[in-house]
Amino acid sequence: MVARNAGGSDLTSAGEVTLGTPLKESAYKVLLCGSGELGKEVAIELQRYGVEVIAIDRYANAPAMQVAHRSHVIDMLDASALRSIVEFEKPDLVVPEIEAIATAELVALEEEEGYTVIPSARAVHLTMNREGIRRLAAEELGLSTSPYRFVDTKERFVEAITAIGLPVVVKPVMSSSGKGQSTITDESQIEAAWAYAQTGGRAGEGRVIVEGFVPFDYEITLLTVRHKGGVSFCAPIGHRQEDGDYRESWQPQSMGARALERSKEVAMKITENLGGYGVYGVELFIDGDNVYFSEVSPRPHDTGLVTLISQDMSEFALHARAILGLPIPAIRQQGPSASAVILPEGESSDVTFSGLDQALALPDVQLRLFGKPELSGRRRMGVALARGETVEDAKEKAVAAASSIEVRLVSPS
Ligand SMILES: Nc1ncnc2c1ncn2[C@@H]1O[C@H](COP(=O)(O)OP(=O)(O)OP(=O)(O)O)[C@@H](O)[C@H]1O
Ligand SMILES: NCC(=O)N[C@@H]1O[C@H](COP(=O)([O-])[O-])[C@@H](O)[C@H]1O
Ligand SMILES: [Mg+2]
Repeated sequence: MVARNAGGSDLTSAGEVTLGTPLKESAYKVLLCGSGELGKEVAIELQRYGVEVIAIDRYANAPAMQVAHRSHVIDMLDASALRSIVEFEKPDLVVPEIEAIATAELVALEEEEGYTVIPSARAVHLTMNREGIRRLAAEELGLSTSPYRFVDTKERFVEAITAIGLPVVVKPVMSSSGKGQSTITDESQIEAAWAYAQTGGRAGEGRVIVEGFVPFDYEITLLTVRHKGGVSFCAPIGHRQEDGDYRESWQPQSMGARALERSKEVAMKITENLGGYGVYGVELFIDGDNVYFSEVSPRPHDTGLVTLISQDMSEFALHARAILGLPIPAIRQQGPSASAVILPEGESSDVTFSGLDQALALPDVQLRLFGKPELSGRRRMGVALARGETVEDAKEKAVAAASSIEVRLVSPS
């Protein structure tokens, strides 16, 4: 019998790690719940340690499935389907990579059956729903946030907007990458914002958060790694969002000493409460020296794709090390770097990418094409990465590389 070294929530445990051989009796198995571009990089990093990776998602041939040992297509919001897969695969670790999962079932699997969910079932359950994490951060931990209200009906929605005052940001409680999100600056937009929040989320109609608009100077993601040896922070990542979805990110974001110190305090407070091992992406709005908590991902963050070029260990490599219980003695930032998304729009079940020669002609530029099998509407299909003399220079290179990629729709879906 092989000694297991599941991530667990005890940051001080000092057990030796033993890993097995994939597809053998000794295999150390990870079940990845969600198989997008972030999961693909996590899967690759786990494979480097000979971990057996099983990927699941709502559709076939998702990016991480293409590099996993095997995969299953299931509705991850269906509790019994999720339980069946976990019980069938019996993974050492269950690693969620998207919000839209039956997380209450993960809590039951962890509490009753002893499975280890990364970073912890409670963290995943609280963060999959904006209400859980917002109430914890603002009402229990006393962190500064935007003013907010949760509503279920159109009537309460209008009341909330009146109470908070325009402008407001509206989001379904379960959504990500800006899906179902809009900003209302004028009363005439109320109707459309409600309709979009009801149809645009990742889990259908339902509850909505109305947030007061925070007029921040800039926003950051503070990647916070909880691992066997303690807590490590990556250099702050700045980013630009459009329609609630990130377009460019860069590292390091220059910050005043006080704002950075406060950001670390906020990140420490929230991640300490959520516990477990792994990378957290703490999203913060910075206004002078004031730091507002926005939300936190209990997993690598999309804006952290920049770390594929900016650090010796990317956020995905750090996640793999942390969840396997391996040491992270130092994280080396390698200089001004940026990422820019490749975000085409259209309807097709087969797309091609050209312009790669031009994109990669400059030194210190890299590309990732995710291999998503379908384009429907606007979808992130790849990312350009660059290092430069300055952050501005890196950003320009990344944006230029991303815009030289031409996406052609081979066949309509
Ligand atoms: N209250 C707010 N005030 C000002 N800007 C906001 C507010 N809420 C959201 N935003 C803007 O919208 C962006 C996306 O919001 P948020 O992170 O909540 O959405 P999301 O769907 O969870 O996105 P992701 O999954 O990419 O993190 C923020 O990064 C910020 O730029
Ligand atoms: N902001 C969260 C985020 O970036 N999540 C990433 O996007 C994928 C879904 O993409 P899709 O909507 O194109 O299927 C998720 O699986 C995850 O990798
Ligand atoms: Mg966000």
